[in-house]
Order: sequence, then C-alpha cells, then structure tokens
Amino acid sequence: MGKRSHDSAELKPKKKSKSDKPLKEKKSKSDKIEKTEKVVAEQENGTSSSDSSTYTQASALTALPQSQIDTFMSEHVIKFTDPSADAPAYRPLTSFDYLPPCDNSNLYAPLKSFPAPTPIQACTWPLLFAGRDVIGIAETGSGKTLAFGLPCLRKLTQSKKSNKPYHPSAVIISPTRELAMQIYDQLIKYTEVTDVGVVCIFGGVSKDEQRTALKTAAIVVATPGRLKDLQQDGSVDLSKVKYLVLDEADRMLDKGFEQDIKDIVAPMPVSRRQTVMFTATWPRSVRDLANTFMSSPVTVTIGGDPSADPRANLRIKQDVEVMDGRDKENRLIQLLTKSQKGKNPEKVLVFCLYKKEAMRVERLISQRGFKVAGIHGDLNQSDRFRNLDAFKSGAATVLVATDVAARGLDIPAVMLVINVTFPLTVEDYVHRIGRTGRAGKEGHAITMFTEQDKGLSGGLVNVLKAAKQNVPEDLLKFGTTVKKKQHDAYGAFFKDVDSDKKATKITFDD
Ligand SMILES: Nc1ncnc2c1ncn2[C@@H]1O[C@H](COP(=O)(O)OP(=O)(O)OP(=O)(O)O)[C@@H](O)[C@H]1O
Repeated sequence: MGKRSHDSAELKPKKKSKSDKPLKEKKSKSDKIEKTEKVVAEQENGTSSSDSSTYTQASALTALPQSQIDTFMSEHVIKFTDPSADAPAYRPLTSFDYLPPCDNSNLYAPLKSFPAPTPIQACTWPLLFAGRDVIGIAETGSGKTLAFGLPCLRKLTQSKKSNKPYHPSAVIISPTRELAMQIYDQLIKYTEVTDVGVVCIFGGVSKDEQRTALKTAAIVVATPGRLKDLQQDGSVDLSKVKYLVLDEADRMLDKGFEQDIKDIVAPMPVSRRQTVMFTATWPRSVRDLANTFMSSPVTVTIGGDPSADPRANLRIKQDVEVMDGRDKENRLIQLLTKSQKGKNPEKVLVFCLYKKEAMRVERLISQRGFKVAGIHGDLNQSDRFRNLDAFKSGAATVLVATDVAARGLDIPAVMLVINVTFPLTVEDYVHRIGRTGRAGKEGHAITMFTEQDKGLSGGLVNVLKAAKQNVPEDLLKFGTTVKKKQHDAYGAFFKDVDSDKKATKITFDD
C-alpha cells in the first residue's frame, strides 16, 4: 500500500521572514532592471543576449499612440497590480508582430493560426518574458494555456544550457489528468518545432514510460500526486526548475492539493524560479497562500476586479431553473430531445455531482437512444481518455461528467452545458459553464437548482447579476447571502488519486 504523505515538515518551503523579505525583493528588482538595460545595450550593438529572462518592448509597439493602448485597456477592463513600484511597466503586446526576437525563429510559427494575442496573453507575455512572477486571472476559454506556455518555451529556447538528465527546467501542474494531457497537446505543437523535450505525468497509468521520458524532458506537465511520487522515489529532481506554473491555481492551492504542492516545490529555490499562476476564479481564501510561493507577483486581471464573486464568461447565456428534484430527469430528457434532433445534434455536456449519479444519468440518457459517453473517477484512465475522445470527435454527442471535467477542458463546439446537480462552490459553477462559449464563441448553460442547493443561491445570484443575466424570482427566494467559507469544500469531489495508492481520506471522486 502506498502512502500519501501530508506532513513532511522538512520539505515545507521556508517562509520568508519579515526581515529578509525586503532585502530579497530589493535585490531581485535591481537585478531585473540591470538585465533590461543590458539587453537594450546588446540589441543596440547588434548582439543577442543569452539571458532567458529579458524583454525589450518592440519599437513599433512603443510608437503606438497612447490612446490606442488606453482603448485596449478599457475595452477589456484590464487591471495590473504590481507591488514593485519601480518595476518597468510594459504595454500589452496587442499583435504577434510585437513579440520579442527569439533565438529559435520557429517558436512563433504555430501562432499563425490565431489572428492576435488574446487580452490575457497580450498583458502577461511582456511580464513573463521579463522574468516576473505573475498571477493571471481571465475568463474561461480565453487562451491562458498559451499565456503561460509561450513564455515558458521562449525561456527554455533562449537558454543556452541543455538540462541535465532527469532535471527538468519547467514544471506545469494541473489538477486533472485530462487537463494535463490537453496542456501537453498544446505545447507539443511548439516543442516539435523548437526541439524542447516535454513529458506528461499523471496517475492511473504505468510509471515506466514516464520515468524514461523524464530523462530528457525540459518541461514536465503533471498532476500533483504522480509527480510527487516520482520525485520522492528519485525518478526526477526538481532542483533546477526555473519556471513553475500552477494552472487552475485556486484549485491547486485548495486544501486537497496544498500539501502536495508544497512538497513538490520544496526543492525549487524561490530565488531561481519564476512562479506563474493562472485561473478564471481567484477567491480571497487562496490569495495569501499564493503569495507565499511567489516573489512580488504582478496580478493581471482581465474583465474586472478579482472581487470575492467569481465572474462567468459574458458570452455564455445562463439559465437557472428552480425545480423539484424529482422533475430533473424529465427536464433533462426534454432538453436533450431538443438539442439532439436532426442530422447534426449539438454537443452537450451534462454535469452531475456524484459518480453514482453520473452513472445513473448516463444510463438513462443511453436508454433514451442518445449517443452518450461518461467521464468520472470510477472509470479507469484509458476509458476516461477514450470517452473524452468520443465526445471530442462527435462519436458521442452527450458527455455526462462529474467535476473532474469542470476545469480547463477545451472541447471544440460544446453548445450547451446542463447542470443536473449544482456543484459544491460557485467557482466550480463558473468553470463548469465555461466549457462552452470558448475562444470568443457564444455558449449556453442551463442549471437545475433545487431547495437542497439554497446555501449557494446568494453566490449564484451574484454571478448572474455580474454577467447581466436573468435572475429568476424563485432563486431570489432562497436568499442572497453569500457564504464565506465555500472554498473549503474544494477538493472533495474531483481529486485525481493515483490508482497505485490508497487515499487516506475519503474522496468522492478522483
Ligand atoms: N490568440 C488566440 N486567438 C484565438 N484563439 C486562441 C488564442 N490563444 C488560444 N486560443 C484558443 O482558445 C481556446 C481556449 O484556450 P485555453 O484552453 O487556453 O483557455 P483557458 O483560458 O485556459 O480556459 P479555462 O479557464 O477554461 O482553463 C483554445 O482552443 C486555444 O487554442
């Protein structure tokens, strides 16, 4: 039986003491300014820098009238919060033409499929190229993967040193196996043209191939449980990591993952690594913890202040139907009958809260003759990948999922999300419905809400109001108070537990 260590004190990262923090910040700030000055001088002399954390704004971007930048900033409601008052402020990189030169000219080639950087890419890229720690908050489906991915790849291709075997230079951590795989799939388009090795590490499959791939990989994309395992048995050494990403950062910092993350980052010195966090929701409960992993991070928010209320993507039409729990199945079949008719049935993602519920709902949908697949933690990993692929390809047009599929998954053309059972937190609601309306498209979400969910009515009302959606009277009747400690519920229903191990706490989903 394996063990899940949650309390190895010696592995905890040292907390910065109040007395040494200003010294460290002072040093890193002046370092960065020196680096920027150095690269400007080198470019003027026609030489290129081998430093991988430098950025000089393109002269064409500097030449843009300020009014154009101001319009971009206000249109997308962009906010920068930088604790380092004297750090250089960079203009958003509003066109791919303004990308800084890269030693490997192939790196930017795959970007040709996109018209322009998305706002979160435009605003975070300069900071990330310059080596800053960044917290990026932007709506679901807004291109955050490439926002952290491209600077990572540039940093590694600029670096002249090749990495020692089993000593990767970058680690990207994601909460679920499917999301880790998706990030990996996005990155290989770029690593293939730049010759940077990348490996995807997750539980539920054999470790042998992963160990072999770790020998040469410069970038490791991983779920925390398996990465920690391989780290602890000596299959990988993370002491040379200089770029660390927590994707879905609020999830990665919640109680279910916090200790794993602390253990994983323990050997990566804060002074030598750039730490990057991205998410669509940023509850207050995780912000202090996030700061303990970062050095003077710049927070970039697209679409409004990171207030206590999570924000949904504004292009998603949200309908909430307050009903008796006994009416859910009929309503579900009614909705599917409408969306699945004709030659081109719509892709519909149906969310349940419990694995058993998901299995029952999948059976029901299948019995009614719809092409359905399921994804939840009781399935083995190959079934999970197979079913997800069936939905992606359209072989199944309905996917029934637990919250394991709520975050990050980028499935083309999901037209409708149906919440059969409300999730445990309003943040999860925002992520679930964010599986539709991606990359600038419109989407639709229908949520069945019962009296049992009334504790979350206040938070939901705020999400609906902020997105200018209709708030049903029946929902208001449940009350509008927002419960403070919702976030503690995170982690209970979705966690990927390595199948080689036994969980020491009860988990309802993987
Ligand atoms: N500059 C761009 N222009 C248009 N589409 C883009 C651009 N960059 C990325 N995309 C596409 O947008 C889609 C969503 O991107 P991504 O999955 O990174 O979103 P996300 O912000 O991480 O979403 P989530 O919050 O749900 O994790 C992907 O299909 C991606 O290929």
